[in-house]
Amino acid sequence: MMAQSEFEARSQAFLHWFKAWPGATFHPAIQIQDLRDRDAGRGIIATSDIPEDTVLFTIPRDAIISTQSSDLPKKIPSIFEESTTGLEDADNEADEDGDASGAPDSWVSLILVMIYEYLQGDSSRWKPYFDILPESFDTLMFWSDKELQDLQASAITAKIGKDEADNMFRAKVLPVIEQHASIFYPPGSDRLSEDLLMVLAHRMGSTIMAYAFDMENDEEEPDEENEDEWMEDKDGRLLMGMVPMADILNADAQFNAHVNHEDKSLTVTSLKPIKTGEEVLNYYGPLSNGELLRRYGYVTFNHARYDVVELSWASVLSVLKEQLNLSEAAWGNVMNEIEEEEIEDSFVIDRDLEEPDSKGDINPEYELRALPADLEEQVKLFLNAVRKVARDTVPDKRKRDEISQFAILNALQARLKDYSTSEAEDMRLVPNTKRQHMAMTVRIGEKRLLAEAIKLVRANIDQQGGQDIEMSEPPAKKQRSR
Ligand SMILES: C[S@@+](CC[C@H](N)C(=O)[O-])C[C@H]1O[C@@H](n2cnc3c(N)ncnc32)[C@H](O)[C@@H]1O
Repeated sequence: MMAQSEFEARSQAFLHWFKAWPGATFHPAIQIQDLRDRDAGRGIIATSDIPEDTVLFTIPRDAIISTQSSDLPKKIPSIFEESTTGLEDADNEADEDGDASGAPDSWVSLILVMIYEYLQGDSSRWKPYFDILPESFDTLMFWSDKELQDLQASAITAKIGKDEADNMFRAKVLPVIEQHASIFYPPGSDRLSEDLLMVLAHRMGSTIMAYAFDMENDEEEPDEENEDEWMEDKDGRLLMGMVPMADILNADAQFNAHVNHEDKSLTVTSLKPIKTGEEVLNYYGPLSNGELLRRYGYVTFNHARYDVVELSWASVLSVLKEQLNLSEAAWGNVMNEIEEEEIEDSFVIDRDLEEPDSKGDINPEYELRALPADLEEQVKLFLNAVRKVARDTVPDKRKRDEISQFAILNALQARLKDYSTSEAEDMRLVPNTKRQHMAMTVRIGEKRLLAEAIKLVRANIDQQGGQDIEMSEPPAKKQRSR
């Protein structure tokens, strides 16, 4: 870990550099602080009470690193222009998931720009900013297989995309650097080996994932519908930018500050009074702890409310098969009744909570209130098909709903068993490392959500008991029409 004196010196040099940008402001009641004792890197703390709606700092747009501000696109315009680049992707959209596998060009462009500016060293306009950007990450991309095992059955492990990122860097980043080496490397500097370039591409990719902002378009009068419209370059690529100072703010699901995109600058304002000693916090969105860990490398207590669990249709089918106990032939006939395009492969269970209010506050109460409607629909659709093949198995609506709820219950219980420890066992374990602790937070949150789902289905089953509603004629025609 960097010595505190060096860490502080870099923060001060950065602050000094930041304030020197024409148009930059920095409120005297805030300070950049070393929060490494609570594993939060740098952050911004109030040094005296701040009222609501105070502009905490202003970032002139010129200070933002993007394809618009960096010299790289001016030096090799062909790479950044449509049709000659080979960089553009069929799916020319900013990748909200930050999933490098889709490799949209706004990502590749910003990675190239970041690598270029980084390699310029002292002659980059952003050198003091690079000096405070991270060199290592706790995002899942950098976890060993053994560390990932602590996430147990979390679906987040399937979303890391390391191989896709490697392939994307090899296909779209390294060749550009190689072909334009005299531009990327300042005179007299050493060329990096392929391995080191890959490390650098990962570092910049991960920095962008955890730090960059999607730039909003406020240059023209926003009409009502497109108030939050993203900014695009002349070729229609969405613009992402590295926004110094705005990205020193840490974030949580309960927050107190907001970044506003204005014409010539971005401002950060307080959403409510902030007391002396409190941290100024931004908001990254309603992300589960698994997703927070994947993109940003941390978890928080407040984000557990947004946890998600995926339930596969295959698992529901497998419990249905056992429950219904049809002959193989009948089962085959049922499967033939189902049109594959109508089938969802997996269902996302989440609490579907309201967004935080305009002051960044969240309702402390949260509990799963409903199962995914599409899951219940699909089980019903399936059971209607069963009724066609084996009417006795699903004689009426009451029975159909009962089978449906038991199938969902069994599938949820099986899903819980995919995790190698129970929540109670987890609670007795003492993590040895920060990563173990974060992995435990993710898997415990998911197990709690599954437990809530199970409780909900049990309540449904209890409620159904005693109902006796005749099932209407098989709505197969209606269901299958498109
Ligand atoms: C935009 S940066 C914020 C500044 C960062 N702390 C730094 O020192 O550069 C995002 C990163 O900050 C950290 N971070 C943000 N919010 C956090 C929080 N509530 N607790 C711990 N770490 C946090 C994570 O490492 C995340 O990837």
